[in-house]
Amino acid sequence: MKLSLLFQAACFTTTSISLNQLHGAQAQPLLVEGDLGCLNDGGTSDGDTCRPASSTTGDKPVGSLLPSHLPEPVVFTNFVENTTVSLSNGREVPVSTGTVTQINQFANSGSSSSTLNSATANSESINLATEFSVLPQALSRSSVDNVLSILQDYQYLDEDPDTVDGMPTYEIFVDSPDLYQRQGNNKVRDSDPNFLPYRIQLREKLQAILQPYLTTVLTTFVQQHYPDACSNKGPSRACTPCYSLIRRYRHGDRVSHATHHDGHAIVTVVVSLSDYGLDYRGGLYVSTGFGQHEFMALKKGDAVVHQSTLLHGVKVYDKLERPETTQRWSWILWYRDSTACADYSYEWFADCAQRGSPLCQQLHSTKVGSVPGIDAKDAYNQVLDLNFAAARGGAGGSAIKVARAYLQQLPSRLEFDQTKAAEFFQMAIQSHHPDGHYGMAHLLLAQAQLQQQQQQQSSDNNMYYQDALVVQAVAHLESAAQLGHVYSQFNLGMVHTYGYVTGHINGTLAASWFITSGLPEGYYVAAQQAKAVGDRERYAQLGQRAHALGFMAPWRKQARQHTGSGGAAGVDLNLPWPTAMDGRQPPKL
Ligand SMILES: O=C(O)CCC(=O)C(=O)O
Ligand SMILES: [Fe+2]
Repeated sequence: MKLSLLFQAACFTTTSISLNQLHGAQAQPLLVEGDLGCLNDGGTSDGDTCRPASSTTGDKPVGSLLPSHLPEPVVFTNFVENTTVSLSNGREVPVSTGTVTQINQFANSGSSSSTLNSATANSESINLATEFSVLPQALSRSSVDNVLSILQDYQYLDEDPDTVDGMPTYEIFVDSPDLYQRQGNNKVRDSDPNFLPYRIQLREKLQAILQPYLTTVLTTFVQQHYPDACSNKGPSRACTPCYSLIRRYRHGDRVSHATHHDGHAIVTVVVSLSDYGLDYRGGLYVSTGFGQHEFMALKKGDAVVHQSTLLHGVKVYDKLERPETTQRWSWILWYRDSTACADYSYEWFADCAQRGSPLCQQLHSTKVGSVPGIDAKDAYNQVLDLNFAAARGGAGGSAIKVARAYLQQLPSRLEFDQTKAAEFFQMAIQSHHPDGHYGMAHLLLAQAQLQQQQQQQSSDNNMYYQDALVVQAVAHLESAAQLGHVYSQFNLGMVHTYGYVTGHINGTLAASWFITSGLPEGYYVAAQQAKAVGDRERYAQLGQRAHALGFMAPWRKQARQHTGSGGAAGVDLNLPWPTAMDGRQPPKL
Protein backbone atom coordinates (compact mmCIF):
# COMPACT_ATOMS: atom_id res chain seq x y z
CA MET A 1 0.00 0.00 0.00
CA LYS A 2 1.41 3.36 -0.94
CA LEU A 3 0.81 6.29 1.36
CA SER A 4 -0.33 9.57 -0.01
CA LEU A 5 2.47 11.79 -1.16
CA LEU A 6 1.22 14.66 0.89
CA PHE A 7 0.08 12.82 3.96
CA GLN A 8 3.31 10.95 4.33
CA ALA A 9 4.79 9.84 7.60
CA ALA A 10 5.94 12.59 9.85
CA CYS A 11 8.78 11.41 12.00
CA PHE A 12 7.42 11.33 15.50
CA THR A 13 9.99 12.20 18.07
CA THR A 14 9.83 9.48 20.64
CA THR A 15 12.53 9.02 23.20
CA SER A 16 14.05 5.71 22.35
CA ILE A 17 15.09 3.42 25.13
CA SER A 18 18.04 1.12 25.07
CA LEU A 19 17.85 -2.42 26.28
CA ASN A 20 19.82 -1.41 29.34
CA GLN A 21 17.45 1.39 30.15
CA LEU A 22 14.54 -0.98 29.96
CA HIS A 23 16.34 -3.45 32.13
CA GLY A 24 16.86 -0.48 34.42
CA ALA A 25 13.12 -0.01 34.48
CA GLN A 26 12.86 -3.45 36.01
CA ALA A 27 14.64 -2.12 39.05
CA GLN A 28 11.09 -0.94 39.67
CA PRO A 29 9.62 -4.35 38.89
CA LEU A 30 7.17 -4.40 36.01
CA LEU A 31 5.41 -7.32 37.54
CA VAL A 32 4.05 -6.58 40.97
CA GLU A 33 0.62 -7.74 41.90
CA GLY A 34 -1.32 -5.78 44.46
CA ASP A 35 -3.81 -3.11 45.36
CA LEU A 36 -2.43 0.38 45.45
CA GLY A 37 -5.62 1.63 47.01
CA CYS A 38 -8.38 3.47 45.23
CA LEU A 39 -6.92 6.84 44.60
CA ASN A 40 -9.49 7.62 41.94
CA ASP A 41 -12.12 10.02 43.04
CA GLY A 42 -14.97 8.03 44.57
CA GLY A 43 -13.54 4.67 43.54
CA THR A 44 -14.26 1.49 45.45
CA SER A 45 -12.10 -1.54 45.89
CA ASP A 46 -13.55 -5.03 45.90
CA GLY A 47 -10.17 -6.47 46.74
CA ASP A 48 -9.49 -7.52 43.19
CA THR A 49 -10.14 -4.44 41.14
CA CYS A 50 -10.60 -0.83 42.02
CA ARG A 51 -13.64 0.60 40.35
CA PRO A 52 -13.85 4.30 39.54
CA ALA A 53 -17.24 5.67 40.58
CA SER A 54 -18.93 6.67 37.37
CA SER A 55 -16.85 5.45 34.50
CA THR A 56 -17.89 2.64 32.30
CA THR A 57 -17.37 1.38 28.77
CA GLY A 58 -20.87 0.24 27.88
CA ASP A 59 -22.09 -1.49 31.04
CA LYS A 60 -18.63 -2.51 32.25
CA PRO A 61 -16.42 -0.46 34.60
CA VAL A 62 -13.44 1.13 32.85
CA GLY A 63 -10.36 -1.01 33.32
CA SER A 64 -12.28 -4.28 33.44
CA LEU A 65 -12.01 -5.32 29.77
CA LEU A 66 -10.22 -8.64 29.36
CA PRO A 67 -8.71 -10.15 26.20
CA SER A 68 -11.25 -12.97 26.60
CA HIS A 69 -14.01 -10.39 25.99
CA LEU A 70 -12.80 -9.86 22.42
CA PRO A 71 -15.08 -11.33 19.75
CA GLU A 72 -14.57 -14.94 18.74
CA PRO A 73 -13.78 -15.60 15.04
CA VAL A 74 -16.91 -15.92 12.89
CA VAL A 75 -16.95 -17.68 9.51
CA PHE A 76 -18.46 -15.87 6.48
CA THR A 77 -21.41 -17.85 5.20
CA ASN A 78 -23.55 -15.21 3.53
CA PHE A 79 -22.89 -16.19 -0.08
CA VAL A 80 -25.59 -14.70 -2.30
CA GLU A 81 -25.01 -16.90 -5.28
CA ASN A 82 -23.40 -20.23 -6.20
CA THR A 83 -23.06 -20.66 -9.91
CA THR A 84 -20.87 -21.96 -12.72
CA VAL A 85 -19.17 -19.44 -14.99
CA SER A 86 -18.15 -20.34 -18.54
CA LEU A 87 -14.80 -18.77 -19.34
CA SER A 88 -14.02 -17.53 -22.85
CA ASN A 89 -11.47 -20.34 -23.19
CA GLY A 90 -14.22 -22.91 -22.78
CA ARG A 91 -13.59 -23.80 -19.13
CA GLU A 92 -16.43 -24.07 -16.62
CA VAL A 93 -15.55 -22.62 -13.23
CA PRO A 94 -17.70 -22.88 -10.09
CA VAL A 95 -18.02 -19.49 -8.38
CA SER A 96 -19.63 -18.35 -5.11
CA THR A 97 -20.34 -14.65 -4.70
CA GLY A 98 -20.33 -12.87 -1.35
CA THR A 99 -21.22 -9.28 -0.50
CA VAL A 100 -19.96 -7.16 2.35
CA THR A 101 -21.61 -3.86 3.15
CA GLN A 102 -19.34 -1.34 4.74
CA ILE A 103 -20.72 0.36 7.83
CA ASN A 104 -20.47 4.12 8.19
CA GLN A 105 -22.16 6.54 10.52
CA PHE A 106 -24.99 7.45 8.18
CA ALA A 107 -25.92 3.86 7.56
CA ASN A 108 -25.72 2.99 11.21
CA SER A 109 -27.22 5.78 13.26
CA GLY A 110 -29.38 7.56 10.76
CA SER A 111 -28.39 10.81 12.46
CA SER A 112 -25.25 12.81 12.59
CA SER A 113 -23.68 15.78 14.31
CA SER A 114 -24.23 19.23 12.89
CA THR A 115 -20.84 19.23 11.17
CA LEU A 116 -21.74 16.05 9.41
CA ASN A 117 -25.15 17.19 8.26
CA SER A 118 -23.53 19.24 5.57
CA ALA A 119 -21.94 16.13 4.09
CA THR A 120 -23.05 15.01 0.70
CA ALA A 121 -24.57 11.74 1.83
CA ASN A 122 -26.00 9.87 -1.11
CA SER A 123 -26.93 6.28 -1.74
CA GLU A 124 -23.36 5.38 -2.73
CA SER A 125 -21.98 6.75 0.54
CA ILE A 126 -24.62 5.07 2.65
CA ASN A 127 -24.48 1.61 1.19
CA LEU A 128 -21.09 0.63 -0.02
CA ALA A 129 -21.70 -2.98 -0.89
CA THR A 130 -18.55 -4.69 -2.06
CA GLU A 131 -18.76 -7.95 -3.87
CA PHE A 132 -16.14 -10.68 -3.92
CA SER A 133 -15.96 -14.13 -5.52
CA VAL A 134 -14.67 -17.44 -4.29
CA LEU A 135 -13.43 -19.97 -6.83
CA PRO A 136 -13.18 -23.31 -5.04
CA GLN A 137 -10.24 -25.45 -6.10
CA ALA A 138 -8.88 -22.86 -8.54
CA LEU A 139 -5.57 -24.67 -8.04
CA SER A 140 -5.36 -28.43 -7.71
CA ARG A 141 -4.25 -29.81 -4.36
CA SER A 142 -1.28 -31.51 -6.01
CA SER A 143 -0.03 -28.21 -7.47
CA VAL A 144 -0.41 -26.57 -4.07
CA ASP A 145 1.56 -29.40 -2.47
CA ASN A 146 4.29 -28.97 -5.10
CA VAL A 147 4.53 -25.25 -4.30
CA LEU A 148 4.73 -25.99 -0.60
CA SER A 149 7.37 -28.64 -1.03
CA ILE A 150 9.54 -26.00 -2.73
CA LEU A 151 8.97 -23.35 -0.06
CA GLN A 152 8.40 -25.31 3.15
CA ASP A 153 12.09 -25.59 4.02
CA TYR A 154 13.24 -22.35 2.44
CA GLN A 155 14.65 -20.35 5.33
CA TYR A 156 15.19 -17.07 3.57
CA LEU A 157 11.84 -15.50 2.80
CA ASP A 158 11.95 -11.69 2.69
CA GLU A 159 11.98 -10.07 6.11
CA ASP A 160 11.70 -6.44 5.07
CA PRO A 161 9.05 -4.32 6.86
CA ASP A 162 5.51 -4.74 5.58
CA THR A 163 3.78 -1.58 4.34
CA VAL A 164 0.60 -2.38 6.27
CA ASP A 165 1.99 -3.17 9.72
CA GLY A 166 5.76 -2.55 9.76
CA MET A 167 6.58 -6.13 10.76
CA PRO A 168 8.73 -8.58 8.72
CA THR A 169 6.85 -9.68 5.60
CA TYR A 170 7.82 -13.37 5.45
CA GLU A 171 7.00 -13.39 1.76
CA ILE A 172 8.69 -14.03 -1.53
CA PHE A 173 7.74 -12.47 -4.85
CA VAL A 174 7.31 -14.94 -7.66
CA ASP A 175 6.94 -12.09 -10.13
CA SER A 176 7.02 -8.31 -10.00
CA PRO A 177 8.10 -5.48 -12.31
CA ASP A 178 10.54 -4.44 -9.55
CA LEU A 179 12.31 -7.79 -9.17
CA TYR A 180 16.10 -7.65 -8.88
CA GLN A 181 16.17 -3.86 -8.79
CA ARG A 182 18.85 -2.66 -6.48
CA GLN A 183 17.69 0.93 -6.12
CA GLY A 184 14.83 1.73 -3.80
CA ASN A 185 14.00 -1.93 -3.28
CA ASN A 186 13.67 -3.36 0.20
CA LYS A 187 14.06 -6.89 -1.09
CA VAL A 188 17.72 -7.04 -0.17
CA ARG A 189 17.99 -10.78 -0.80
CA ASP A 190 17.19 -10.17 -4.47
CA SER A 191 20.38 -8.19 -4.94
CA ASP A 192 22.58 -10.26 -2.64
CA PRO A 193 24.80 -12.75 -4.53
CA ASN A 194 24.50 -15.15 -1.57
CA PHE A 195 20.78 -15.56 -2.16
CA LEU A 196 20.19 -14.60 -5.76
CA PRO A 197 21.14 -17.72 -7.78
CA TYR A 198 18.97 -19.97 -5.63
CA ARG A 199 16.10 -17.48 -5.75
CA ILE A 200 16.20 -17.40 -9.54
CA GLN A 201 15.90 -21.20 -9.65
CA LEU A 202 13.21 -21.22 -7.03
CA ARG A 203 11.15 -18.68 -8.98
CA GLU A 204 11.47 -20.67 -12.17
CA LYS A 205 10.09 -23.74 -10.42
CA LEU A 206 7.24 -21.80 -8.85
CA GLN A 207 6.39 -20.07 -12.15
CA ALA A 208 6.27 -23.43 -13.92
CA ILE A 209 3.60 -24.62 -11.49
CA LEU A 210 1.62 -21.41 -11.15
CA GLN A 211 1.71 -19.78 -14.59
CA PRO A 212 -0.74 -22.22 -16.26
CA TYR A 213 -3.37 -21.39 -13.64
CA LEU A 214 -3.01 -17.69 -14.42
CA THR A 215 -3.62 -18.06 -18.12
CA THR A 216 -6.29 -20.73 -18.03
CA VAL A 217 -8.34 -19.71 -14.99
CA LEU A 218 -7.48 -16.73 -12.86
CA THR A 219 -6.63 -13.92 -15.30
CA THR A 220 -9.32 -15.06 -17.72
CA PHE A 221 -11.87 -14.95 -14.88
CA VAL A 222 -10.65 -11.53 -13.70
CA GLN A 223 -10.89 -10.00 -17.19
CA GLN A 224 -14.31 -11.48 -17.79
CA HIS A 225 -15.73 -10.68 -14.35
CA TYR A 226 -14.66 -7.03 -14.26
CA PRO A 227 -15.17 -5.93 -17.90
CA ASP A 228 -15.14 -2.16 -17.24
CA ALA A 229 -12.00 -2.28 -15.13
CA CYS A 230 -10.18 -5.06 -16.93
CA SER A 231 -11.02 -5.59 -20.57
CA ASN A 232 -12.99 -2.69 -22.08
CA LYS A 233 -10.18 -0.13 -22.05
CA GLY A 234 -8.33 -1.62 -25.01
CA PRO A 235 -5.84 -4.47 -25.45
CA SER A 236 -2.91 -2.69 -23.79
CA ARG A 237 -5.07 -1.92 -20.74
CA ALA A 238 -6.14 -5.51 -20.01
CA CYS A 239 -5.82 -6.56 -16.37
CA THR A 240 -2.48 -8.24 -15.78
CA PRO A 241 -1.13 -10.03 -12.67
CA CYS A 242 1.81 -7.68 -12.22
CA TYR A 243 2.67 -8.74 -8.69
CA SER A 244 2.64 -12.37 -7.64
CA LEU A 245 3.87 -13.29 -4.16
CA ILE A 246 3.64 -16.02 -1.58
CA ARG A 247 3.27 -15.24 2.12
CA ARG A 248 3.79 -17.40 5.15
CA TYR A 249 1.93 -17.12 8.44
CA ARG A 250 3.19 -19.40 11.17
CA HIS A 251 2.75 -20.00 14.88
CA GLY A 252 5.57 -18.16 16.65
CA ASP A 253 6.12 -15.48 14.00
CA ARG A 254 3.74 -13.59 11.67
CA VAL A 255 0.12 -14.56 12.28
CA SER A 256 -1.68 -11.42 11.14
CA HIS A 257 -1.94 -8.73 8.51
CA ALA A 258 -3.82 -5.65 9.67
CA THR A 259 -7.19 -4.58 8.20
CA HIS A 260 -6.67 -2.67 4.95
CA HIS A 261 -7.77 -1.90 1.39
CA ASP A 262 -5.53 -2.99 -1.50
CA GLY A 263 -5.42 0.52 -3.00
CA HIS A 264 -2.52 -0.48 -5.24
CA ALA A 265 -4.38 -3.27 -7.10
CA ILE A 266 -7.36 -2.90 -9.40
CA VAL A 267 -8.13 -6.55 -8.63
CA THR A 268 -6.61 -8.86 -6.03
CA VAL A 269 -6.66 -12.65 -6.06
CA VAL A 270 -5.70 -14.58 -2.93
CA VAL A 271 -5.28 -18.33 -3.22
CA SER A 272 -5.07 -20.27 0.01
CA LEU A 273 -2.25 -22.80 0.03
CA SER A 274 -3.35 -24.28 3.36
CA ASP A 275 -6.47 -25.96 4.69
CA TYR A 276 -8.77 -24.01 7.01
CA GLY A 277 -9.40 -26.09 10.13
CA LEU A 278 -6.63 -28.59 9.42
CA ASP A 279 -3.59 -26.29 9.16
CA TYR A 280 -4.97 -23.13 10.83
CA ARG A 281 -8.08 -21.39 12.13
CA GLY A 282 -9.17 -17.86 11.22
CA GLY A 283 -7.11 -16.73 8.23
CA LEU A 284 -8.27 -14.23 5.60
CA TYR A 285 -11.24 -12.13 6.73
CA VAL A 286 -13.55 -9.70 5.02
CA SER A 287 -14.76 -6.78 7.03
CA THR A 288 -17.86 -4.61 7.21
CA GLY A 289 -15.85 -2.21 9.32
CA PHE A 290 -13.06 -2.38 11.86
CA GLY A 291 -13.70 -5.02 14.49
CA GLN A 292 -16.25 -6.89 12.39
CA HIS A 293 -14.40 -9.72 10.74
CA GLU A 294 -15.83 -12.68 8.95
CA PHE A 295 -13.32 -15.37 8.04
CA MET A 296 -13.18 -17.19 4.73
CA ALA A 297 -13.00 -20.91 5.46
CA LEU A 298 -10.63 -21.48 2.53
CA LYS A 299 -9.28 -24.88 1.67
CA LYS A 300 -6.05 -25.57 -0.24
CA GLY A 301 -6.40 -24.15 -3.76
CA ASP A 302 -9.50 -21.97 -3.12
CA ALA A 303 -9.22 -18.45 -4.56
CA VAL A 304 -10.84 -15.19 -3.40
CA VAL A 305 -11.15 -12.42 -6.01
CA HIS A 306 -11.90 -8.82 -5.00
CA GLN A 307 -11.36 -5.15 -5.80
CA SER A 308 -9.79 -2.33 -3.77
CA THR A 309 -13.01 -1.38 -2.00
CA LEU A 310 -13.06 -4.62 0.00
CA LEU A 311 -11.80 -4.08 3.54
CA HIS A 312 -9.91 -7.19 4.59
CA GLY A 313 -7.04 -8.59 6.63
CA VAL A 314 -5.59 -11.77 8.07
CA LYS A 315 -5.61 -13.18 11.57
CA VAL A 316 -4.45 -16.74 11.98
CA TYR A 317 -5.55 -18.50 15.14
CA ASP A 318 -3.83 -21.58 16.48
CA LYS A 319 -5.45 -24.82 15.55
CA LEU A 320 -6.81 -26.73 18.48
CA GLU A 321 -4.61 -29.79 18.16
CA ARG A 322 -0.84 -29.38 18.07
CA PRO A 323 -1.13 -25.56 17.98
CA GLU A 324 2.64 -25.22 17.55
CA THR A 325 2.30 -26.63 14.01
CA THR A 326 -0.22 -23.95 12.92
CA GLN A 327 0.63 -22.40 9.56
CA ARG A 328 -1.06 -20.74 6.62
CA TRP A 329 0.47 -19.99 3.23
CA SER A 330 -1.18 -17.78 0.61
CA TRP A 331 -0.48 -16.89 -3.00
CA ILE A 332 -1.38 -13.27 -3.69
CA LEU A 333 -1.86 -11.62 -7.09
CA TRP A 334 -2.15 -7.88 -7.50
CA TYR A 335 -3.51 -6.90 -10.91
CA ARG A 336 -2.98 -3.65 -12.76
CA ASP A 337 -4.95 -2.47 -15.79
CA SER A 338 -1.92 -2.42 -18.06
CA THR A 339 -0.16 -5.24 -19.90
CA ALA A 340 3.06 -3.26 -19.38
CA CYS A 341 2.24 -2.99 -15.66
CA ALA A 342 2.08 0.81 -15.84
CA ASP A 343 0.44 2.47 -12.88
CA TYR A 344 -2.96 3.94 -13.77
CA SER A 345 -4.27 3.85 -10.21
CA TYR A 346 -4.89 7.63 -10.34
CA GLU A 347 -7.83 6.77 -12.65
CA TRP A 348 -9.40 3.97 -10.59
CA PHE A 349 -11.28 5.94 -7.95
CA ALA A 350 -11.54 9.32 -9.72
CA ASP A 351 -15.08 8.86 -11.08
CA CYS A 352 -16.68 7.37 -7.99
CA ALA A 353 -14.90 10.01 -5.88
CA GLN A 354 -16.45 12.63 -8.13
CA ARG A 355 -19.87 11.03 -7.65
CA GLY A 356 -19.42 11.49 -3.88
CA SER A 357 -18.45 8.06 -2.58
CA PRO A 358 -16.49 8.73 0.65
CA LEU A 359 -14.44 5.54 0.34
CA CYS A 360 -13.46 6.44 -3.23
CA GLN A 361 -12.56 9.95 -2.07
CA GLN A 362 -10.36 8.43 0.62
CA LEU A 363 -8.69 6.04 -1.82
CA HIS A 364 -8.35 8.65 -4.56
CA SER A 365 -6.69 11.08 -2.12
CA THR A 366 -3.69 8.73 -2.04
CA LYS A 367 -3.43 8.83 -5.85
CA VAL A 368 -3.74 12.46 -6.88
CA GLY A 369 -0.03 13.07 -6.37
CA SER A 370 0.62 10.72 -9.30
CA VAL A 371 -1.88 12.27 -11.74
CA PRO A 372 0.27 13.11 -14.78
CA GLY A 373 1.16 16.79 -14.98
CA ILE A 374 -0.45 17.82 -11.67
CA ASP A 375 1.46 20.53 -9.85
CA ALA A 376 2.33 20.14 -6.20
CA LYS A 377 0.03 22.92 -4.96
CA ASP A 378 -2.94 21.57 -6.87
CA ALA A 379 -2.27 18.07 -5.62
CA TYR A 380 -2.00 19.31 -2.04
CA ASN A 381 -5.34 21.12 -2.24
CA GLN A 382 -7.06 18.16 -3.83
CA VAL A 383 -5.72 15.75 -1.20
CA LEU A 384 -7.02 18.01 1.52
CA ASP A 385 -10.43 18.54 -0.12
CA LEU A 386 -10.86 14.83 -0.79
CA ASN A 387 -9.99 13.88 2.78
CA PHE A 388 -12.30 16.52 4.24
CA ALA A 389 -15.16 15.36 2.02
CA ALA A 390 -14.47 11.68 2.69
CA ALA A 391 -14.27 12.25 6.45
CA ARG A 392 -17.56 14.11 6.49
CA GLY A 393 -19.13 11.34 4.40
CA GLY A 394 -18.13 8.68 6.93
CA ALA A 395 -14.73 7.43 5.75
CA GLY A 396 -12.97 6.95 9.08
CA GLY A 397 -9.49 6.63 7.57
CA SER A 398 -9.75 10.13 6.10
CA ALA A 399 -11.08 11.59 9.36
CA ILE A 400 -7.99 10.16 11.07
CA LYS A 401 -5.65 11.73 8.52
CA VAL A 402 -7.29 15.15 8.86
CA ALA A 403 -7.12 14.92 12.67
CA ARG A 404 -3.43 14.00 12.53
CA ALA A 405 -2.80 16.82 10.07
CA TYR A 406 -4.36 19.28 12.58
CA LEU A 407 -1.94 17.90 15.18
CA GLN A 408 0.92 18.25 12.68
CA GLN A 409 1.64 14.58 12.99
CA LEU A 410 1.23 14.47 9.21
CA PRO A 411 2.74 17.20 7.06
CA SER A 412 0.15 19.76 6.02
CA ARG A 413 -0.43 23.48 5.97
CA LEU A 414 -3.32 23.27 8.42
CA GLU A 415 -2.85 25.35 11.55
CA PHE A 416 -2.18 23.30 14.69
CA ASP A 417 -5.62 22.90 16.28
CA GLN A 418 -6.37 20.31 18.97
CA THR A 419 -10.09 21.11 19.06
CA LYS A 420 -10.46 20.44 15.36
CA ALA A 421 -8.32 17.30 15.72
CA ALA A 422 -10.66 16.04 18.45
CA GLU A 423 -13.67 16.83 16.23
CA PHE A 424 -12.25 14.67 13.44
CA PHE A 425 -11.23 11.88 15.82
CA GLN A 426 -14.86 11.87 17.02
CA MET A 427 -16.02 11.65 13.41
CA ALA A 428 -13.78 8.63 12.96
CA ILE A 429 -15.29 7.08 16.10
CA GLN A 430 -18.76 7.53 14.60
CA SER A 431 -17.46 5.67 11.55
CA HIS A 432 -16.30 2.83 13.87
CA HIS A 433 -12.65 3.52 13.15
CA PRO A 434 -10.59 2.51 16.21
CA ASP A 435 -7.83 5.03 15.46
CA GLY A 436 -10.38 7.71 16.45
CA HIS A 437 -10.47 6.27 19.97
CA TYR A 438 -6.69 5.98 20.06
CA GLY A 439 -6.33 9.60 18.94
CA MET A 440 -8.72 10.75 21.68
CA ALA A 441 -6.82 8.67 24.26
CA HIS A 442 -3.61 10.38 23.14
CA LEU A 443 -5.11 13.87 23.49
CA LEU A 444 -6.62 13.10 26.91
CA LEU A 445 -3.41 11.60 28.29
CA ALA A 446 -1.34 14.52 27.01
CA GLN A 447 -3.74 16.83 28.85
CA ALA A 448 -3.54 14.66 31.99
CA GLN A 449 0.25 14.77 31.84
CA LEU A 450 0.21 18.54 31.52
CA GLN A 451 -2.19 18.94 34.42
CA GLN A 452 -0.06 16.64 36.54
CA GLN A 453 3.00 18.77 35.83
CA GLN A 454 1.07 21.93 36.70
CA GLN A 455 -0.21 20.35 39.90
CA GLN A 456 3.29 19.31 40.85
CA GLN A 457 4.55 22.85 40.24
CA SER A 458 1.82 24.40 42.35
CA SER A 459 2.15 21.51 44.84
CA ASP A 460 -1.60 21.18 44.62
CA ASN A 461 -2.28 17.55 45.33
CA ASN A 462 -5.73 17.35 43.81
CA MET A 463 -5.58 14.34 41.51
CA TYR A 464 -9.24 14.54 40.46
CA TYR A 465 -8.93 16.13 37.02
CA GLN A 466 -5.99 14.07 35.98
CA ASP A 467 -7.72 10.85 37.04
CA ALA A 468 -10.91 11.75 35.22
CA LEU A 469 -8.92 12.33 32.05
CA VAL A 470 -7.03 9.06 32.45
CA VAL A 471 -10.29 7.19 33.02
CA GLN A 472 -11.73 8.67 29.81
CA ALA A 473 -8.54 7.80 27.93
CA VAL A 474 -8.62 4.18 29.13
CA ALA A 475 -12.30 3.94 28.18
CA HIS A 476 -11.29 4.94 24.64
CA LEU A 477 -8.46 2.40 24.63
CA GLU A 478 -10.88 -0.32 25.68
CA SER A 479 -13.35 0.64 22.93
CA ALA A 480 -10.55 0.54 20.36
CA ALA A 481 -9.14 -2.73 21.73
CA GLN A 482 -12.55 -4.31 21.20
CA LEU A 483 -12.33 -3.24 17.56
CA GLY A 484 -9.00 -5.05 17.26
CA HIS A 485 -6.74 -1.99 17.62
CA VAL A 486 -3.35 -3.44 18.50
CA TYR A 487 -1.74 -0.21 19.79
CA SER A 488 -4.65 0.13 22.22
CA GLN A 489 -4.32 -3.48 23.29
CA PHE A 490 -0.61 -2.90 23.93
CA ASN A 491 -1.39 0.20 26.02
CA LEU A 492 -3.98 -1.70 28.06
CA GLY A 493 -0.95 -3.81 29.02
CA MET A 494 0.56 -0.57 30.36
CA VAL A 495 -2.69 0.26 32.21
CA HIS A 496 -2.51 -2.99 34.17
CA THR A 497 1.27 -2.91 34.63
CA TYR A 498 1.03 0.48 36.33
CA GLY A 499 -2.41 0.26 37.92
CA TYR A 500 -3.88 3.23 36.04
CA VAL A 501 -7.61 3.66 36.69
CA THR A 502 -8.06 0.44 38.67
CA GLY A 503 -5.43 1.25 41.30
CA HIS A 504 -4.48 -2.40 41.06
CA ILE A 505 -1.39 -3.77 39.36
CA ASN A 506 -2.25 -6.98 37.56
CA GLY A 507 0.83 -8.41 35.85
CA THR A 508 -0.99 -11.44 34.51
CA LEU A 509 -3.65 -9.35 32.81
CA ALA A 510 -1.00 -6.89 31.59
CA ALA A 511 1.00 -9.72 29.98
CA SER A 512 -2.13 -11.07 28.42
CA TRP A 513 -2.88 -7.68 26.77
CA PHE A 514 0.73 -7.30 25.60
CA ILE A 515 0.58 -10.72 23.96
CA THR A 516 -2.91 -10.15 22.55
CA SER A 517 -1.60 -7.05 20.74
CA GLY A 518 0.59 -9.38 18.65
CA LEU A 519 3.17 -6.57 18.44
CA PRO A 520 6.87 -7.30 18.76
CA GLU A 521 7.00 -4.63 21.48
CA GLY A 522 4.18 -6.43 23.31
CA TYR A 523 6.04 -9.75 23.24
CA TYR A 524 9.18 -7.98 24.37
CA VAL A 525 7.59 -6.40 27.45
CA ALA A 526 5.79 -9.66 28.30
CA ALA A 527 9.17 -11.43 28.01
CA GLN A 528 10.73 -8.97 30.43
CA GLN A 529 7.88 -9.54 32.85
CA ALA A 530 8.42 -13.30 32.64
CA LYS A 531 12.12 -12.76 33.33
CA ALA A 532 11.32 -10.56 36.34
CA VAL A 533 9.46 -13.47 37.97
CA GLY A 534 12.15 -15.99 37.02
CA ASP A 535 10.19 -17.80 34.30
CA ARG A 536 13.10 -18.39 31.96
CA GLU A 537 11.31 -20.65 29.54
CA ARG A 538 8.53 -18.15 28.94
CA TYR A 539 11.09 -15.36 28.73
CA ALA A 540 12.95 -17.22 25.98
CA GLN A 541 9.77 -18.10 24.10
CA LEU A 542 8.33 -14.58 24.15
CA GLY A 543 11.70 -12.99 23.43
CA GLN A 544 12.08 -15.23 20.38
CA ARG A 545 8.65 -14.16 19.17
CA ALA A 546 9.47 -10.45 19.66
CA HIS A 547 12.60 -11.00 17.62
CA ALA A 548 10.76 -12.88 14.85
CA LEU A 549 8.38 -9.92 14.50
CA GLY A 550 11.13 -7.37 14.11
CA PHE A 551 11.84 -6.11 17.63
CA MET A 552 15.43 -4.86 17.60
CA ALA A 553 15.49 -4.78 13.77
CA PRO A 554 17.15 -1.47 12.86
CA TRP A 555 14.13 -0.50 10.75
CA ARG A 556 11.30 -1.50 13.08
CA LYS A 557 10.76 1.80 14.85
CA GLN A 558 10.72 3.83 11.66
CA ALA A 559 8.50 1.26 9.92
CA ARG A 560 6.11 1.42 12.87
CA GLN A 561 5.91 5.19 12.55
CA HIS A 562 5.10 4.88 8.85
CA THR A 563 2.38 2.27 9.19
CA GLY A 564 0.83 3.02 12.57
CA SER A 565 -1.36 0.13 13.59
CA GLY A 566 -2.49 -0.48 9.98
CA GLY A 567 -1.11 1.46 7.04
CA ALA A 568 -1.51 5.10 8.17
CA ALA A 569 1.32 7.21 9.54
CA GLY A 570 1.54 9.84 12.24
CA VAL A 571 0.75 7.83 15.35
CA ASP A 572 2.88 6.72 18.25
CA LEU A 573 2.81 3.43 20.15
CA ASN A 574 4.13 5.28 23.20
CA LEU A 575 1.26 7.23 24.72
CA PRO A 576 2.01 10.22 26.97
CA TRP A 577 1.10 8.46 30.21
CA PRO A 578 1.27 10.65 33.32
CA THR A 579 3.23 9.34 36.30
CA ALA A 580 1.41 6.41 37.87
CA MET A 581 0.30 6.35 41.49
CA ASP A 582 3.48 4.66 42.68
CA GLY A 583 5.66 7.22 40.93
CA ARG A 584 6.59 5.04 37.93
CA GLN A 585 6.00 5.81 34.27
CA PRO A 586 5.83 3.42 31.29
CA PRO A 587 9.10 3.17 29.37
CA LYS A 588 9.20 4.42 25.80
CA LEU A 589 9.89 1.67 23.35
O1 LIG B 1 -2.29 -13.43 2.96
C1 LIG B 1 -3.42 -13.17 2.59
O2 LIG B 1 -4.31 -14.01 2.55
C2 LIG B 1 -3.81 -11.76 2.18
C3 LIG B 1 -2.73 -10.75 2.40
C4 LIG B 1 -3.15 -9.39 1.96
O3 LIG B 1 -4.27 -8.99 2.13
C5 LIG B 1 -2.18 -8.51 1.32
O4 LIG B 1 -0.99 -8.86 1.26
O5 LIG B 1 -2.56 -7.43 0.84
FE1 LIG C 1 -4.61 -7.13 0.95
